[in-house]
Amino acid sequence: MNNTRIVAKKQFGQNFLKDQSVLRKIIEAMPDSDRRVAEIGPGLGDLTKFLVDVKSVDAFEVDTDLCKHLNEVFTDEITTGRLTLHCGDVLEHWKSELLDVPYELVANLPYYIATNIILKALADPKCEFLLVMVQREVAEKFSASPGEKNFGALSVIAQSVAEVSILVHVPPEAFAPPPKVDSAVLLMKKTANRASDAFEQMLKTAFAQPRKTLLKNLSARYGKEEVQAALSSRGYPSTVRPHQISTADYHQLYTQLH
Ligand SMILES: C[S@@+](CC[C@H](N)C(=O)[O-])C[C@H]1O[C@@H](n2cnc3c(N)ncnc32)[C@H](O)[C@@H]1O
Repeated sequence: MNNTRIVAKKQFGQNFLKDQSVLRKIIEAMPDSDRRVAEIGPGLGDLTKFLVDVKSVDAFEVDTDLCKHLNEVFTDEITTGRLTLHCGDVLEHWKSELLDVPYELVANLPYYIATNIILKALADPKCEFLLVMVQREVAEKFSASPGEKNFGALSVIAQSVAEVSILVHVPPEAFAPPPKVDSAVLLMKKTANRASDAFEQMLKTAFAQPRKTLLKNLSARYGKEEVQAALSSRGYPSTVRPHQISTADYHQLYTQLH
């Protein structure tokens, strides 16, 4: 692919994935389905060229130079409708649904907005599956299990609606230019639609001060005695910390407190 004229732009989080073995692992982990794929940030098209081989793709790219490049490289795929290229900021395009048909999000995400994109995809009823490269730290927050130090509001939000796992850890050398952080590919298979806003508000309160007790945090929003009773009915002592209780128990607590 001729890309000698393109210089990576830091402000758009451009770190192009060059490691062919990682690209192959991503493609192999895609479900066998006839859903469309949404790719956010196709960049130079290294992942896109694998994606269009297996599925129809809608790609969203903010950088006008890259858009021009992609239009040239994928002329045939664009003509046949295998690839639809949307030039512009994906967040402006994305209302509650990114596409109007069921889709899978497969992307090496721009890291500066990766968490926001994942939360939007989890809340998007048309998004049924996510396979996304993100900072390793972000992947670990979404995939942490109860009891682990990274288990927080993001873990509960994600694991309320999806089976979440890390497919592979990826070192900086897999990219050009290499990012300053380690990366990981996060796999999320949606199993439900998003829980309510009120549930997420409760989680925000529950994890507001992660080192304090859950009782103390939740008492900022609910009556202390009610919280104590709800915790003890689930078999938890009043000293339990927010990262020590399971996603299912957060849902039970929510039901009891509302
Ligand atoms: C980490 S690079 C990935 C590029 C390519 N997919 C790859 O794997 O080599 C992130 C891409 O997202 C694009 N991008 C950044 N912010 C964006 C936004 N708000 N909307 C759409 N694309 C964006 C960047 O221009 C860049 O192409």
